[in-house]
Amino acid sequence: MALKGRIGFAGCGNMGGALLKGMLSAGVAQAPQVVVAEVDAERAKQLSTDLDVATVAAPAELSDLDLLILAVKPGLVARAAQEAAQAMRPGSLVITLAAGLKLATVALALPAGQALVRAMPNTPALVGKGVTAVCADPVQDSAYLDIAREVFGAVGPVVTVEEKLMDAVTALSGSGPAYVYVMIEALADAGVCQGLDRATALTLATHTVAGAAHMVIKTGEHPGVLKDWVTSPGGTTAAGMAELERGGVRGVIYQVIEAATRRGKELDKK
Ligand SMILES: NC(=O)c1ccc[n+]([C@@H]2O[C@H](COP(=O)([O-])OP(=O)(O)OC[C@H]3O[C@@H](n4cnc5c(N)ncnc54)[C@H](O)[C@@H]3O)[C@@H](O)[C@H]2O)c1
Ligand code: PRO
Repeated sequence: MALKGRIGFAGCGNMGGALLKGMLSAGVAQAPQVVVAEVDAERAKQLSTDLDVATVAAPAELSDLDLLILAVKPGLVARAAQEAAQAMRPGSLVITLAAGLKLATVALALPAGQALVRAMPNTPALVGKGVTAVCADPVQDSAYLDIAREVFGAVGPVVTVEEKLMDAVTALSGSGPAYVYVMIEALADAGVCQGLDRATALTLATHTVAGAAHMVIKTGEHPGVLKDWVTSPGGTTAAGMAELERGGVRGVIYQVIEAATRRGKELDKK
């Protein structure tokens, strides 16, 4: 479904850019509806050339918005929200993508009563393979959460969570692509170590990760069951699995998600 009205972005870097490109590719938004406030002139020029969207230098220059997506770094959100507040039409919606920042914190920078949704997408939105969690104050009209689901639904599945779980979401799926890229890189490096050429190793590593994820999605089987399908008794996978367990990979992943969740909570206090 296509969104109606004018859509503004305050900041459009890695995440804002991935989301905007994903939205345009999916047809949920059309370029003439979009105006981007981007302080980096080079980046703004690129967006306008590549995507044909209007750009301005600062959120204060935005006007007549039905939807504003706050996509600056968390420390800059309050200022950008204050600047852009004058641009919001009656009945409009603001969506914040900032890691850590609570709805109540962002609301302080907006006029009383401004509809607000907090979302945590991830960068695979760029290729229509994102996943997003959204939350809103339960007393707010649920129609606004529906609009947010429509925005992010254009670039992948959307889940709705209670706000207290948003830092865990950020740690898992917001930051998660970075952990997976490290894993792909490590698999490829390890293949090179065993004599494969780099290009072949990277192709094998990338498609193994993508294929395994597709198997979980398409078969609906638990990953543990799919792991057992690969693991022959006394075979190569069992030998590799023994090293994974000796290296404590599962425990490390728990620690990674715990640290990232903790960091999200710290960001709201800065
Ligand atoms: N990168 C991710 O994977 C990811 C995922 C989910 C959520 N987020 C959240 O998205 C937000 C943006 O993160 P990012 O990684 O895209 O950062 P980024 O630095 O890549 O992009 C931010 C952009 O905002 C611009 N900017 C800064 N101040 C501005 C201002 N006053 N007016 C207009 N533009 C301004 C910058 O030039 C930059 O292009 C953060 O709050 C982050 O927590 C990021
Ligand atoms: N990137 C942002 C960060 O690292 C938020 C999730 C992914 O803080």
